[in-house]
Amino acid sequence: MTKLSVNINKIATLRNARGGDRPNVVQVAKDCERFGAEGITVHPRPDERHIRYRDVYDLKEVVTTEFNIEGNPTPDFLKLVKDVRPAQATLVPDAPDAITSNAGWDTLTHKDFLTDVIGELKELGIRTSIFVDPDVRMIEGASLVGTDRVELYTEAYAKGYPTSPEEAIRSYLVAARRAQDFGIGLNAGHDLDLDNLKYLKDTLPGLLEVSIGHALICDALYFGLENTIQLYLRQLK
Ligand SMILES: CC(=O)[C@@H](O)[C@H](O)COP(=O)(O)O
Ligand SMILES: NCC(=O)COP(=O)(O)O
Repeated sequence: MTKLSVNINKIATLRNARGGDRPNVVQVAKDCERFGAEGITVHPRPDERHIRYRDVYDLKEVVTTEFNIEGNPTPDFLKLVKDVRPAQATLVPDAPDAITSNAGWDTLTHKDFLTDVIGELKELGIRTSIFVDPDVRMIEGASLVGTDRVELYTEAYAKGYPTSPEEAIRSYLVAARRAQDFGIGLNAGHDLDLDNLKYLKDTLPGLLEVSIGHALICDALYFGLENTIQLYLRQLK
């Protein structure tokens, strides 16, 4: 079964556009869960331009499904994660000025750093995942740092899917099989949507979880949040 974790960053972006507290991020997280989401994902960035650190503490009090915190493991981020102790921390090597995440880890170059951070988080009972491109060398590197899971960065898949799904998924399939060889759990995310999700889910072996934000929140403008979550869940059946 592939779990749907809803990324609510864009809800915070909308709130922050006006100041104030509309929409209320905590209420939206609770509603996502009520509507069927199997996890809530947030990706706080150092400038707090969408999810703020305060939100993460508040969310911890209400999230009853799997809470997944993504981000670059800076000292501030690590303090937050260690305080909140989510079910899962997804480490992403995003630059502070990046509009959104735009690359996976070089797990070979950053082997020692990742090993240390992952060890610290796992000691606290936090499951770890690291964001990687669909590159077998990076999966092999991931097997050396002790991570529980990898999250395959699916932007390239999403871009290539409309032209040739088979071509677009090729490297992901190889990476997924390699992760399975090592016993590393498989997550995926970035630019997944109602068109490209089912093929990914049906093709990748052992896909445990997808985290989806941007497209899902955009779809919710047309279909409503409850219907939209149901539509995404249907793609994962
Ligand atoms: C890690 C990742 O794939 C990102 O997609 C991210 O979590 C989305 O964040 P934004 O909503 O800030 O673009
Ligand atoms: N980890 C990916 C994520 O949380 C959401 O990415 P996107 O759907 O906003 O591109």
